[in-house]
Amino acid sequence: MTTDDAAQFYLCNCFTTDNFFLEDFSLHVRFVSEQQFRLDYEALLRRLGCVTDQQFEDVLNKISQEVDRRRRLSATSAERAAAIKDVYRPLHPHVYHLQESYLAPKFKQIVEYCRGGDSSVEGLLELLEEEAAVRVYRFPVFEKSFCDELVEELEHFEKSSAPKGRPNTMNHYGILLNELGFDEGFVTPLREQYLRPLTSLLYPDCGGRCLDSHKAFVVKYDINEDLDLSYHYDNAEVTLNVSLGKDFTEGNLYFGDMKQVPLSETECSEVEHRVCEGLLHRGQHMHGALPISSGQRWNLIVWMRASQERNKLCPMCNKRPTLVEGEGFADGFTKHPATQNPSCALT
Ligand SMILES: O=C(O)CCC(=O)C(=O)O
Ligand SMILES: [Fe+2]
Repeated sequence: MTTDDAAQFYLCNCFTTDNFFLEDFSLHVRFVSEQQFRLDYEALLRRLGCVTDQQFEDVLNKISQEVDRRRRLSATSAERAAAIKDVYRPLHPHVYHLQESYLAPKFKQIVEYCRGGDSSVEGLLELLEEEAAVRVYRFPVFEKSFCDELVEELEHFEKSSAPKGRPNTMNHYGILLNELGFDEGFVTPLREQYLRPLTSLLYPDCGGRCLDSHKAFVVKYDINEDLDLSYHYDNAEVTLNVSLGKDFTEGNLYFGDMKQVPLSETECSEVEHRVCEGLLHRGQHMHGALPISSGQRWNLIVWMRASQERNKLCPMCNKRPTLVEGEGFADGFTKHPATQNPSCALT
């Protein structure tokens, strides 16, 4: 048992008003009322090609559907998880339980170093490759045989009749790993025992010492489906993104600046992502994925959250969060006062 199991997690109320992604216009919008929406976006949308009344009506309908989906999400997600447990028979049941043998030797060495009493960020940086972009670190995470089995398992799930929840409005073909039962035996131990020692040294300023929940999912790009992912920031303090395969060309990631920096002042850098390797980055560091030009690309994404950080400021609306009950880890907010866990305090 860990202390994390005892906490109750919440969503911020902005989940039903903010960050609606209009894919036709590559635009994130806020919607509180039609009047506010017209005032804030009508002119901009017109410039982006949304010119007829019908087009505007379509945008409003899409947002309204998304609001409904989000309002019902906790309930539908719990229903899906129960249905999956009932009807789905895993192909590789062992991949749901993290084992040391799945991990790349180099990763184990890095983690071992971080766990040691006299570890330092300087010592860790000597073990890691040069930064792929500012504070973006790349290192092997899994063995190839594990990546192959995990993708086989997820393909088996995709082909099954079990209901599927998609990770967010930007990805159409991903899989939510909590609904499939990966949290307890796989993602939570990966975060607590392996990733937190690393993030404690690399991102103490972004909650890296007190990551206490996560949202984990897999994204899939295919030449006939989604090809790329628009520029965005994550609903996370720190993100791990592991390339699982399969075979694909292009599809590199690109990183810009932190979300507070205007796009006009940002220079993006492209980062190659190799199969079995992970990229660790700050959740608020803007990034996207370039289109693949052939094949299929699968990535494991772990959005890690530090309640102590986000309780002060919701990263999605930049305000103090208004808490709403949710399922499981919800969006990682808690009711604990920020001083509850002294080990997370910056010294
Ligand atoms: O496709 C990728 O590698 C990036 C995915 C991502 O950034 C996300 O889902 O938040
Ligand atoms: Fe992302």
